[in-house]
Amino acid sequence: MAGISMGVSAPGLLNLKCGGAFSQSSGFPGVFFGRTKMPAALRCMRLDEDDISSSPLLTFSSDYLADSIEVREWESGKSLETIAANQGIKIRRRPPTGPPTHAVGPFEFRLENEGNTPRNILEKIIWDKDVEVSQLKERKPLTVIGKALENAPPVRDFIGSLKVSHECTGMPALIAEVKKASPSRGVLREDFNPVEVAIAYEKNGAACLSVLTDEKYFQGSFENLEAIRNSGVKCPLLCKEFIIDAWQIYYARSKGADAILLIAGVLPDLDIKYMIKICRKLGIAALVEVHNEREMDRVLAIDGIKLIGINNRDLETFEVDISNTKKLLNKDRLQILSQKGIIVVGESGLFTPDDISYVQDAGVKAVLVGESLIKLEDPGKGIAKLFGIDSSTVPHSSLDIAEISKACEQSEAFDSCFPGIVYLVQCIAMIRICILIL
Ligand SMILES: O=P(O)(O)OC[C@@H](O)[C@@H](O)c1c[nH]c2ccccc12
Repeated sequence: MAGISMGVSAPGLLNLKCGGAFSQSSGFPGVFFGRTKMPAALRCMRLDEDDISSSPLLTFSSDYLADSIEVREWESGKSLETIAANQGIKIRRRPPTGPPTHAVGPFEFRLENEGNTPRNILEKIIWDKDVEVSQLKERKPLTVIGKALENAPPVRDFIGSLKVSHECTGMPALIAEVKKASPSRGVLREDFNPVEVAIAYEKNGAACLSVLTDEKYFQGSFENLEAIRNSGVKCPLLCKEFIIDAWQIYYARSKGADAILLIAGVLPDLDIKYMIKICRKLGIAALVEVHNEREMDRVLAIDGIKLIGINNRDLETFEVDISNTKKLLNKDRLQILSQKGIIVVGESGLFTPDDISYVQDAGVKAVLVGESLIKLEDPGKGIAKLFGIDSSTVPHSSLDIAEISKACEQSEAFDSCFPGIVYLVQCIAMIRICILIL
């Protein structure tokens, strides 16, 4: 089958493999804020099966691309910003009029205007991330990452771990966040040792961990992710990063991530679809984060999503309101979620057992918690308190979770055999009655 190999996209700029070389050429998935438009590029890149089968890179059949509404809109000349705006996305991926500083000879001028001033903190983070990723990519191109991918530790089942924990405890599974600081709250933990925190979380019942990797705003790092993965911690790891480029997904996996975050308020549908496919190819999970009803409905319409996070924090204003989870989980959406087998994660602003019960009643099967745990002197012990349970009943480490999971499987097997056993007993009884009558 002929296919198109999508190597890695620059933020908003896809690299298509052409004649064996990567060319950073078009504005395509991941792409909505690129300044160039090269629709024709899309259809000319075809690869032989041999070429694509050994590659860790994602390949699509050309039909997949051609069928997409966004691609057709794009080919018909609609501006990429317009497509994103039509999906309700307010974040501009790059300053439309370029960066505010302009070098003229040895002088640097700062010309601020509406087109180069971020409208909110999320937009600022995304613009900075755009610069950061393009520099990182130059230093570590995908050819280098490809080798690191081969040596990456095996993927752990992020969603499986959430399911097992939820099924066995009856409470929302915990994704505990290793988070030193945030732009809204400042430094949350002065004496921050990411590995110690991760071990404490795991020991005290976390099903999975989330590790912030953004340095500038959250004081996180990929070194932290790697160190936690190499420390003997067994919980699957979410790489908490602002992903705007497929390259970041490969990079996260090479550092040991078992799941990544995709923010629907930043990424148009086509990006999400494309990135989900990459995750599937790498065997990792994608937590797709939404904050409002529009984003939720967009994401529900995309196939292949298995994990949706409802963020109670508005990343544009930092306002936190846990009733957002309930608002987004109305009857109709809950029905779609259950039909599609999607797990919902309640994110941010969860501090008390009442908060946990509230989001659980709304329909979440997992929660993502940072601040309320990391601020405590003993973040591990904080877990039992947060869930309002006796710490001795908390399953310890994912080893215990694995044991519980086995027990669950056995009891499930019994449950499914039970109707058969009842039927058999009834049949025997009927036969005995018949014999007696005769
Ligand atoms: O610290 P809190 O309020 O418990 O929140 C954790 C987590 O939900 C939050 O860190 C988060 C949710 N989505 C994000 C996206 C980027 C950065 C951070 C986040």
